[in-house]
Amino acid sequence: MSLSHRTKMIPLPVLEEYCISPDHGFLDGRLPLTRLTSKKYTRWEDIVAQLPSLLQDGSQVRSAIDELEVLALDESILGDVRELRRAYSVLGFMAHAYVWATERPRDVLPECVAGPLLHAADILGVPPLATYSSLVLWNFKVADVCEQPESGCLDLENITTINTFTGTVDESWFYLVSVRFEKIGSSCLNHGLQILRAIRDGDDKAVTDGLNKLAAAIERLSRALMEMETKCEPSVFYFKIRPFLAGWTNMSHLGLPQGVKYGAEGQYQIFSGGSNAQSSLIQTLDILLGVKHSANAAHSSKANQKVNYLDEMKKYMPRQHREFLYHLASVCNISEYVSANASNEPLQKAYGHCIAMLQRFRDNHIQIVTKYIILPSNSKQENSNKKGVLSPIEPNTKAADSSGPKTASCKTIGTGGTKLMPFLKQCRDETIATGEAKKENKN
Ligand code: HEM
Ligand SMILES: N[C@@H](CC(=O)c1ccccc1NC=O)C(=O)O
Repeated sequence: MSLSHRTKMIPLPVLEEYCISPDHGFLDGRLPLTRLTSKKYTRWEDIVAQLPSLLQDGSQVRSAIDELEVLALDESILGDVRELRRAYSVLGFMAHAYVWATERPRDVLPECVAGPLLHAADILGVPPLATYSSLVLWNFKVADVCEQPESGCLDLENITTINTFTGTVDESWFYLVSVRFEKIGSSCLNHGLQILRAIRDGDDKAVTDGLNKLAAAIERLSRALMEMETKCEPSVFYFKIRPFLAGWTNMSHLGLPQGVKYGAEGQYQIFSGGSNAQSSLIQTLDILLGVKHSANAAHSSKANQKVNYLDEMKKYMPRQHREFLYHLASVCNISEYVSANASNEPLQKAYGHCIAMLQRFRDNHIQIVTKYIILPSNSKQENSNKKGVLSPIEPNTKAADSSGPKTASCKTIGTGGTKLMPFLKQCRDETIATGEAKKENKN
């Protein structure tokens, strides 16, 4: 049975069946809970609310957490997915604050955090640490009640974060740009499914129209990304915020050779830190447009092994979002359709526009990464060596192959564990290659 015939046999995914909202995309249709309902967990909420002051002297946050009673997740949490997400987010903040509170990271998480965090993560289908889900998807609230509960709420001006490590506007903005990105991205999901329906209906014009709308939406995503620069200062991001975002993969040089142990009697485990690579939205666009990413040596935590980092990051997404991506991949035949209709100029142009916009997004992103990581990592920031200011965590920068005076960009590691520049350029180049292949197919 041909692929296109097989893909037509499988019904198209229904967003709501995967906890995805037609209006808010992967952000879910209801706003996240801003605090756990049961009073039993008040101490958890108090500590996370006070992180900016507790982290002024890192040892304070560790003693506050060490004094916590070991509490299991009770029915008030287990019975409600928003309570569960809130617990996972609060515990993720505490875990990273505890590990990265001082220049000497701790490699054992106390049971009071490790136990409930492992439990919540297991149910949600995500790893037990702070992820894109816990820091972005489930960590925002509406700044003031808005009239249009559906559309006006999530304008960037009208939302703010629930928690941060540093209490800075820069950190809030850093997460909120991605919240806005997910909101804008909801239209990409609707356009993508509409295109697939049009292919099944044999409606060429509707396919072309859908691709043109998708290209316009991707262009808006690029613009949303560049809003990072309006309220997030690169040096604040790099020296004050980023050290808390790192995971525990590839951290031998910082004293975490085995990762982090979950509870005194627990196991050491290794996990990547947060990254938008854990956003299901961009991976949805790659699937819709047939952009393939090869396994890459740029994912540094598996030395000498080629790992497909973006596939790895699917394991860091909420279970239903991951399952949506697999279902979408099993039915998506846009790329085959475009190849099979090489003489349809408007179709070829619309598809080429989508690829160009996705490439522009990845180019803009590389600019952002240069400004927010590469340049600050080269600068000599006096106060970064001062006591109390965490030196920027460049996982494994020191341990990277030191052959020759390479610029930082060849050695610098992302919080997700990749050799960031080679990896990001590879993602961009694979996007370009997808568009080139279609042009060759035409000639
Ligand atoms: C200061 C802001 C940002 C920095 C420094 C940054 C840095 C990075 C780094 C280093 C990676 C490689 C994976 C890792 O090791 O972590 C990455 C991946 C990625 N980032 Fe960002 N990022 C930022 C903001 C964003 C935003 C706002 C978006 C989307 C709106 C985004 C989208 C992505 C995507 C989609 C990937 C996966 C690679 C790809 O598909 O091309 N990033 N980012
Ligand atoms: N990968 C980025 C960090 C990053 O982009 C990120 C980390 C945790 C949660 C969200 C993130 N991205 C944007 O919101 C870095 O290496 O600095």
